Amino acid sequence: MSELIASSYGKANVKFLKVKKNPQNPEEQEILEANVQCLLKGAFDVSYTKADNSPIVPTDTVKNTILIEAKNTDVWPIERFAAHLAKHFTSKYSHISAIEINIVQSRWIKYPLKNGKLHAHSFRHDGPETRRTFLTYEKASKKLTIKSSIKDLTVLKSTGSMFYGYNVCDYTTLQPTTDRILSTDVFASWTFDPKFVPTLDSVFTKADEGLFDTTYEKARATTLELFALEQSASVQATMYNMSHSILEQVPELLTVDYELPNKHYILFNLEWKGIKDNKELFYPSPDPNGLIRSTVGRKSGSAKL
Ligand SMILES: O=c1[nH]c(=O)c2[nH]c(=O)[nH]c2[nH]1
Repeated sequence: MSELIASSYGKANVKFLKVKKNPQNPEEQEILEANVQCLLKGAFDVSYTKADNSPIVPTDTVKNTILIEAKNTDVWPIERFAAHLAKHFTSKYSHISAIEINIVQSRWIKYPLKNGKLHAHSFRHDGPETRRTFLTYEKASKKLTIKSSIKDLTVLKSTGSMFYGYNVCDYTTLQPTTDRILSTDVFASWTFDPKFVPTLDSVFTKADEGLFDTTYEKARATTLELFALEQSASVQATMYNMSHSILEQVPELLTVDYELPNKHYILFNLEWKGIKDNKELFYPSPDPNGLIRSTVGRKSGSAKL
């Protein structure tokens, strides 16, 4: 005998672009391009174990719902839209007990023309960087988690990074350095403290107050600022300092996560040409890469507010 241990289902890669016109000046517009994934949990076991489709809300209906709700409601910021979808699915269908929503927002930014002003409705795709949110909600316990992120913000500094003093053993070939290239594709995430965002309705209030947008802006700005300004001792030390600074600036956060590949740039050996002092021509090494992760939270008793 077998038993179903866990299941979830829904639609992935539901994509839309929504246009928002300024009612006072319809030429002035904003856009939001999103890729939504919405997975349902609940009393669906018989559809797996008894081939009984009766409880299944078809994934096609899930897709239609995402699109119609995107048309009819405010999708800015993505955390608001995720909470709206969670509320919709868990209240409309009594047998849906929990939901997981992932939204990936493309980075379209307005750009300045020769006159120095941003054009009202022309955008530049600043990819592959994306803004993301991952929301989970359980109807019975009302447990809500919101983790938002920046992914694939690629940065490089050509100096101002060191790596020395590490463990040395008979397998060590790496040479210590006080001047190296540091490059990574930033994947930074921040989890909101349920104390500050306890319910789906509180997500709407916090969205109106700007919490999700300002947190995103602070996380992004802090990442870029510290990456540039810090004399980096290691990827580990730099990501910890970034996390600490974001937690200090945003009391509503429980934890900050970073996942950073260390994208190695290696000096070419040009000795075959008699060049012994090459310090400027590097080989962008595609693999392997370092991969460094951390989760930073507050020491118990140190939460602000
Ligand atoms: O910042 C770094 N952290 C490491 O753990 C590591 N390991 C390595 O080979 N180079 C680096 N750089």
